[in-house]
Amino acid sequence: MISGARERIDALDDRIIGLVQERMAVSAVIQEARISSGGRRVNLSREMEVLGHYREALGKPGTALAMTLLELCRGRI
Ligand SMILES: C=C(O[C@@H]1C=C(C(=O)O)C=C[C@H]1O)C(=O)O
Repeated sequence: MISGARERIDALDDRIIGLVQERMAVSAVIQEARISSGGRRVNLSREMEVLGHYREALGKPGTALAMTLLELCRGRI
């Protein structure tokens, strides 16, 4: 029972990691387009929306998760 459920968790983690990598690639496209047109990599008002989305869905730890995702997607600021 436990080992079967752990296999499911491992499979879910693989999917989550794949989604994070996909998010990083899409985020990079937006950042590169903005930088090419003379803008900045980071857009703080958009980041506030992303943080709020995760906080509403997952509570306070959702904010921490979103901060980590943002760091993965645009580097440290
Ligand atoms: C992808 C963007 O660029 C940056 C990366 C973000 C993200 O990964 O969600 C959000 C805001 C920006 O700091 C965007 O502006 O949408």
